[in-house]
Amino acid sequence: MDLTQSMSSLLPSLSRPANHSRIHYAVMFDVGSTGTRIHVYTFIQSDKEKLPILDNEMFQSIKPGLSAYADFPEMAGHTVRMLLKVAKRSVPRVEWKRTPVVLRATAGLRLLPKQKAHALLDQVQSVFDESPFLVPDNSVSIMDGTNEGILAWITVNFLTGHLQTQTQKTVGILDLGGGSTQITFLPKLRKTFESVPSEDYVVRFDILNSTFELYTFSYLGNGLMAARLATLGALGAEGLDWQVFKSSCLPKKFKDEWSFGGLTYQVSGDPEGLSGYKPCYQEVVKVVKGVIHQPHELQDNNLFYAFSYYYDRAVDAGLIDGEQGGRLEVRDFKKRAKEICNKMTKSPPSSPFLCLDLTYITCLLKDGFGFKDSTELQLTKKVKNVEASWALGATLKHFHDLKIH
Ligand SMILES: Nc1ccn([C@@H]2O[C@H](COP(=O)(O)OP(=O)(O)O)[C@@H](O)[C@H]2O)c(=O)n1
Repeated sequence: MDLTQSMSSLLPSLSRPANHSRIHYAVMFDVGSTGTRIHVYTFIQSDKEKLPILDNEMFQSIKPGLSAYADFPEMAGHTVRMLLKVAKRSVPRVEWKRTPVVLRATAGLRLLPKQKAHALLDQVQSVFDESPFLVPDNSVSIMDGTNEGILAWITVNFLTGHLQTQTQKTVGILDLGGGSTQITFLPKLRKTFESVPSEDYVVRFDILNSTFELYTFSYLGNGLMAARLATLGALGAEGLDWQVFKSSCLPKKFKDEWSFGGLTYQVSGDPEGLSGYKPCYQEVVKVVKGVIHQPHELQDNNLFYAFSYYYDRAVDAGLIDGEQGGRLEVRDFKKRAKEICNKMTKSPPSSPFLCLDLTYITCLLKDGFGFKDSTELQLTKKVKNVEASWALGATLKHFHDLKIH
């Protein structure tokens, strides 16, 4: 198992907050397709009518995700028990019994057969029930994709300060997970709502005294790892023992095993066939075309914060700094994808999948969502030292019962 940890403080830690304000803690687990993460938040609430101030986030993650243990559910309990130690270290003992622990699973568990997913969640529930923390009703569940997009939007707009003003000026979010991908933004034009394929793309929610009507969608199967599988033609395939899945997006001489969601696949380049950006694009476009809806308005109206694998791959490709993040144009992904794919036989990239991943990201942004080459994206891992993820939004929702409808 891989383990990473970080501690961040937004404000100098307040051991004695100002009069009438109260410190409270919350623990949120993110069970993703590629890893399990714990976020321990410290909030200061001075005014019930306002959103709390986030004082601090403690974050730790473990790989692989719980879906890798689909046939060994007790490992799910073990993973969560290990991560709960972080909560015990971060929350003062006297606060344990009023500190809620909540776990939400995303695409990894959505993609598993129901029975296997529930066996994993049952194990987690037992670990929670034995823990000294407050276990609210519905503390362990699979979150639906719509909430995933909305809650990440809440996180980023809370951290950038947009939710605390009443201006309705906000930023959009693009989240590329392993199993699913989300887009969420606040449209300015009615036409954007009128031209959605179904009601599922429009969500209204109330927060304090504001109501937001958002365009949002989560595409299950269009996360980066699921897209690799689909490109290789390995999605739902039988005969994994003997089949080798080939792609022109992989270096010609490359051959290896690759695991995702508890299954292992043999994958390789195509030694006799083509390789490079163009044939690769033709393969990945099939994963996107006719699947992703293009919102009526995207162009230049909204600044989008892009995170998760958008960020990780931009770092791997040398497009942004691993600590700072930065602004990129959509065309920067395309340019780098071409460079890496077209020379991968002579100079293999750091990861054999880098050509496929960058080509998919380019294709998703352009042919999928319909962004222009010149659209700028804010590549972000953390905002003010806090993870850009749906987890903070989900925690705020827990305390404030934000109405999402
Ligand atoms: N707090 C987090 C959560 C996920 N991630 C990144 O998100 C990507 C995968 O997300 P995931 O495993 O949750 O995927 P889904 O199950 O949501 O599709 C990886 O690049 C993770 O490193 C992150 O950077 N920070």
